[in-house]
Order: sequence, then C-alpha cells, then structure tokens
Amino acid sequence: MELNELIRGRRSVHVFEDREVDPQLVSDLLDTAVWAPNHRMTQPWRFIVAAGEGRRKIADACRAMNERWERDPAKKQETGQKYYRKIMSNPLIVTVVMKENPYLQVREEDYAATATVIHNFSLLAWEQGIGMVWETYEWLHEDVFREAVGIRPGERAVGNLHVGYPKAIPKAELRIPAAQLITWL
Ligand SMILES: Cc1cc2nc3c(=O)[nH]c(=O)nc-3n(C[C@H](O)[C@H](O)[C@H](O)COP(=O)(O)O)c2cc1C
Repeated sequence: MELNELIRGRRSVHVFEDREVDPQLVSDLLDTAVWAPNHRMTQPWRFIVAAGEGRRKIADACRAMNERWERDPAKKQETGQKYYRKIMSNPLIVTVVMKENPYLQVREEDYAATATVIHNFSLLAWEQGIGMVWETYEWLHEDVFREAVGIRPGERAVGNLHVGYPKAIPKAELRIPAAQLITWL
C-alpha cells in the first residue's frame, strides 16, 4: 500500500472480529514503530500487552472502577459487567507507558515522541489488515488500573490501544484541507 493511501485510509476501529491477533506480530510491529524521532533519544516508552486471559486483569480493574462509580446500588453489578465485557471484546490491548521526566520540556518532547510511536504502530498494523483505536479513558490514571497492569511510580499510561481485525470500519471524518490552514510568508 502506498504511504499516502495508508495515511488517508487508516481509521480508528472500535469493533473487532472475534479473532486472535498474533502477539509475535504485535511485537514485531512495535519493534519497527519505535524507529520514531525522539529528541535526546530518551526512548521513554514501554509496552504492556494483554491478550487472551491476560485481558482479564484490565477487565477486572475496569469492572471494579465502574461498579464503584455507579451511583445506583441496584445497577452496580450490571454496569460493572457491561464494562468488563467491553474490555474483553478487544482481542488485544497494548498499554503504552512513558517515563515521566521531571523536566517539562523533556516530558513534552517525550509525549510527542511516544505519540509518533503509537501512530507508526497504527499505520503498520493497518497495513497488515489490523485496526486499533488509541483510548485515553479517564481511568488510565487510576491506581486500580495502574496496579492491575504494573505501571510503576514515575511512569504514566499514554493510552490503551485496542487492537484487532476490524468488524466494521467507521466512515472517515473529513479533514480541513491543509491549503486552508497554511500561512505562506
Ligand atoms: C491522543 C488521542 C486520544 C484518543 N482517545 C480516544 C478515546 O479515548 N476514545 C476514542 O474512541 N477515540 C480516541 N481517539 C481516536 C480519535 O477519536 C480518532 O482518531 C478521531 O475520531 C479521528 O478518526 P480516525 O482516527 O478514524 O481518522 C484518540 C486519538 C488520539 C490522537
């Protein structure tokens, strides 16, 4: 696939086929994705991959948090179960973790570099017929989730990538043409 076609055609995918994604392929794609620009070569990232039974750790944490947040006592169990199932419907989840540098400028550079790794991965996966969505739900930073997947002090989760073979590909949300956004000096 041409790069142009790959960039324009990739979509964030939310619904996946009930089909395993080869963990070795994910590891290989991440190994290419980390060839991202990275000022100071801090390489601040690491990846926690949950597939198969491994997903239960995230799903259990998600259920516990949603049960806690549900205000109606009669609905707690049902709400928790709903979110548990939502997590388990993703064939594979990559939690992208970044070391939090104490200096703001380095931290910002590191976040930007980590975002490029994520997008590299997204494009490489798309080329293989695999979709993903970068999720930044608020509970990424909750202790329950951090403990469930082993995020250490001084690290932050940049996102959970829900990965799988697409069941449905959403329609593209059109972009403002860059020609309208350029100021020529
Ligand atoms: C930093 C970042 C965070 C995102 N967080 C979420 C999220 O929490 N939930 C979600 O459904 N999509 C999330 N997305 C995906 C965007 O909603 C999606 O990229 C956008 O709607 C454009 O669609 P496309 O990726 O199919 O072109 C996120 C994307 C980025 C770059």
